[in-house]
Amino acid sequence: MREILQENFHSILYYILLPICLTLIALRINSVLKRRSLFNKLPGPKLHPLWGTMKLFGPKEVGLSKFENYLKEHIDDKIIRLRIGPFRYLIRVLDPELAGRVLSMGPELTPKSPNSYRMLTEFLGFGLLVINYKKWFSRRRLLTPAFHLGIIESYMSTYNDTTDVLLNKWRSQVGSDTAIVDVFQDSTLYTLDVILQCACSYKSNCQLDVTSEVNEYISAIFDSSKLTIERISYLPNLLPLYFRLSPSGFKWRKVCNRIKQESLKVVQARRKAIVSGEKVVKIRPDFIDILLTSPDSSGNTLSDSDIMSEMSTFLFEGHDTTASGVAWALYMLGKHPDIQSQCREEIQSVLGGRERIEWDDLDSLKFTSMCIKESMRLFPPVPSITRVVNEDLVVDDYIIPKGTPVNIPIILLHRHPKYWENPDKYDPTRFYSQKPGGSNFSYIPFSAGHRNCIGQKFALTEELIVVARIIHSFELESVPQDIKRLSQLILKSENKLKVKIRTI
Ligand code: HEM
Repeated sequence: MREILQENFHSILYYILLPICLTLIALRINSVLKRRSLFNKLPGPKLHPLWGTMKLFGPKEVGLSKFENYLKEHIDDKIIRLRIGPFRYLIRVLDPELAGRVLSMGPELTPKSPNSYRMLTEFLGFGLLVINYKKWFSRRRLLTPAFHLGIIESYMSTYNDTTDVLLNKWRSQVGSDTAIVDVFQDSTLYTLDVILQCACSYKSNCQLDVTSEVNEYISAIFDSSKLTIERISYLPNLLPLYFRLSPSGFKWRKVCNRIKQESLKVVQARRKAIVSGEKVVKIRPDFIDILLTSPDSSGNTLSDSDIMSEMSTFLFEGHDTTASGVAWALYMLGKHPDIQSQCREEIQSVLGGRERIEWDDLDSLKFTSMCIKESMRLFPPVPSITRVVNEDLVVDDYIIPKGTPVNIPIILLHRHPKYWENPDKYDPTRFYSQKPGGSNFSYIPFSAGHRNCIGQKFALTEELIVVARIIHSFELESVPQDIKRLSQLILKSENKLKVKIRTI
């Protein structure tokens, strides 16, 4: 039998395996063509055979404005079909209710899109932001207590002390006259200072010492955001080997290592302190305590690499996003002196003669909160998010096939002319409404559904304190310029956001 098999090996291969292989290839081609024809039925612009729609709507102001004009012309469309390069289709949701539907589907039905989030894993590791399914469930449960209101309340003195550092820095720059500050840079230093203290009780002095190591970390975060966009918006960079060997790939690895090093340093220092019994000066249990000591649902504590990933996620998500929120809020208030004065009146009446903001003051700073919300509408710190639908999604007459990445462009939904009157106008009074933008999902700076932002309350409190105290101490006047948004991982400005400050 063995001999017969050996003798006829080539014939067996030819008559049995070859047809099987050809059938499999034909089935694959058929499924690709079927998917293609489904995608081609969806509304969307004409596709370039090679680039798809890559060159149509870029991340800079020109591309964003083009998309906003597209929205005006296709005001009733709920989706748009895009294609990145020759094969990768992407659906962008243009309707808030549909965005809500996608975000409210079970997290197992809408995991994070691997293509969009893979790059994040290279510098953040597998933390809460990127993990999926069961791992996400148990991790979210484990980390939620770190964001309870009682814990946020215990950070009030840190928010206030760190704001004092910023205010004193600006006071010394102003002297008896005025000074011009780049609010993006100073907000970033402030939020990093806060998160390092709250996450690991680490006093970095980064606001004052611009040569500190922490500032290298900030530039690494800045570069990572820039390189991520470079990597997804230039076709050859989509080929992993090409990117690896390119100068940008080299820089990318350097930046990823720098970011990981920062969290490793922090975790190792705390482990060392625990082992040696050294007393760490802490105001409260910080995030790292919770990570080191809390068991997951199976009773195990997190491994070092999991802890590092969570630390990287907290440090990254916890400072760059909030910095963007603070910077745009200050810039918009500096552009609208009448609204700024109204805020100041509110703050003065709440604080009386006091400087520091207490927990019980927060609810009374209603108008100031509305100003912050409105600037996050126009300039959402996280401009877009992406999920993959794990089951066919029927939208009116269309089918979005299972496995398709679905992008939710928060930045476009926040200015959708069908839902927002005068969408480009800065008008905080919109937030008197219970449902601004007419839908529960027209305004989603912190996303919505199961995987919404865990740090929302932390961020809003931190933003409110620093913005209110700045307005209380300084008069702001934004240096006029054409605002050029830059939609990277975080929404930035292509040019510096300069504001003239004068002590009150
Ligand atoms: C103004 C500030 C902030 C904004 C606008 C913001 C926005 C968001 C958004 C839109 C998401 C969803 C991301 C996605 O689906 O891919 C998210 C998730 C997340 N955010 Fe924030 N964030 C802010 C501040 C913070 C802070 C201060 C922290 C932590 C200290 C934080 C930690 C996280 C984490 C861990 C996730 C993942 C949650 C999960 O998947 O369960 N964020 N954030």
